[in-house]
Amino acid sequence: MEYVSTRGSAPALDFEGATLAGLASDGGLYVPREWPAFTAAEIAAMRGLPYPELAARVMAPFVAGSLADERLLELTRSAYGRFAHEAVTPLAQLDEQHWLLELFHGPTLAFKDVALQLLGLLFEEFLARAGGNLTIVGATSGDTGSAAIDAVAGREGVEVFMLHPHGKVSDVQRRQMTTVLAPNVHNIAIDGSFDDAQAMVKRMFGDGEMTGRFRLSAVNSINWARLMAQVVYYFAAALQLGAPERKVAFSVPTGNFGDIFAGYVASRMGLPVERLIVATNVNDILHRALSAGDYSAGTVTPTAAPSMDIQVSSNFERLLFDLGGRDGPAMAEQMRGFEASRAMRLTNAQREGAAALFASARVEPDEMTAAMRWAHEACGQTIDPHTAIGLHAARSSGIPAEVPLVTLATAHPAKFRDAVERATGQRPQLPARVGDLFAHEERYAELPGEYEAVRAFISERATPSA
Ligand SMILES: Cc1ncc(COP(=O)(O)O)c(C=O)c1O
Ligand SMILES: N[C@@H](CCOP(=O)(O)O)C(=O)O
Repeated sequence: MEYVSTRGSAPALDFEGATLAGLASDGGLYVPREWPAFTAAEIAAMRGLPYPELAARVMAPFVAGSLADERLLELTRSAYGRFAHEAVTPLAQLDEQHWLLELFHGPTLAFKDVALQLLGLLFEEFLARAGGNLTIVGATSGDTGSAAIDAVAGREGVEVFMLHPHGKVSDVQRRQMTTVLAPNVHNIAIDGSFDDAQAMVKRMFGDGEMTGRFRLSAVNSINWARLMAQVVYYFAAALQLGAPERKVAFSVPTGNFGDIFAGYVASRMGLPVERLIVATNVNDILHRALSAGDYSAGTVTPTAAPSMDIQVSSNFERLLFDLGGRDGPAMAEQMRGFEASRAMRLTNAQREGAAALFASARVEPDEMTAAMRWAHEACGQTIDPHTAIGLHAARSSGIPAEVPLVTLATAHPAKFRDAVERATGQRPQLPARVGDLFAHEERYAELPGEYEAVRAFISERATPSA
């Protein structure tokens, strides 16, 4: 499989190259040159497979040429062996139509583990072939950080520099990152928002002096391998609910557009998806883009669903590229306009293409709270604020009752104990597997939200690539 940049001028790479590169050198994002597709019979044959086997089956076309099928299966078995539920991503039924897809049974209690446990192993595999060191630079609004740190802490040849917005993640999220004292882990709290952190990360990939000295890579969903692993649980859920004979709809609490883009990929691969609902909080750029064609970034408003406090959704570029006829130079031009003015209009082709599969909703704080309360009181399920945003959007979507509607439960409620307690009156307990976060020392640097400061911090500490 070959990967091309959404902006058309970076060299095409194989899976190994795209994974190690993270971001394309022209500032674009790597996508497969074409979407592999399964027939209905091939999808039906996946029913009942254990998760690691399903994962290897779904991902095989994406890694072709870089990993043999047997090796991929060894890696998925190892990655998902650390999950606390045998099904890895089990479904829980709420009522006749609504289901939760529980994505928080990994080591750090959010959906990020599903991809990052695998990505850590892929880095190790490919680095053993390529030699040298890898410098991972990432941005987190709370969950990617801890999942990435868990996946690479202590690994030989890999260092991680993780930027989070100071004071804008939950205390559990912060401690999950900052209590990891492995020497290859560097946490940086910056003055600013997740968007500021993400912009700095992207800028570093275009900084010739940094890329000349260090082999930079990404753990955010700008790295294709992240999304590839997330495609699998759409198959897992739909197969349990009757696919390929029956269509399934998904509601996805959305920020950087990675998780829902994985659903789009699943549908391009032949999974019968009725609709993908993009559920945002008040940071609603994606809802405005999909409902009115207006992709314009405002300032980020902090909310009780902090992991979705994002205004610039990196993976939206992948969708626009695909829907706009895969025209790299045109995409580069559209993104240049956005980067200059922080605003752009979707083209008609992009709007119409998106409307065929996507719906969207902006969910207000009181609606989020009501959804947490409903799940708790009517269904006996404690859900986190992000999941509640997805659930509210699902329940108000108007999707016909005969279509199963799956809300992605993206985080464990204990990561956001205060918000959950306010809504339900009950304080969720952290599962024993995360240990006593509050008994451990924290280590992190505080830096101003300035590229030069972050760049200097990293270049003083990172190990050059050769
Ligand atoms: C708990 C949680 N829910 C939802 C999201 C949004 O996912 P995405 O950024 O892939 O749209 C995130 C962050 O990515 C998250 O951490
Ligand atoms: N919500 C994320 C931020 C976006 O991350 P991505 O790695 O999925 O691009 C977080 O919790 O860090």
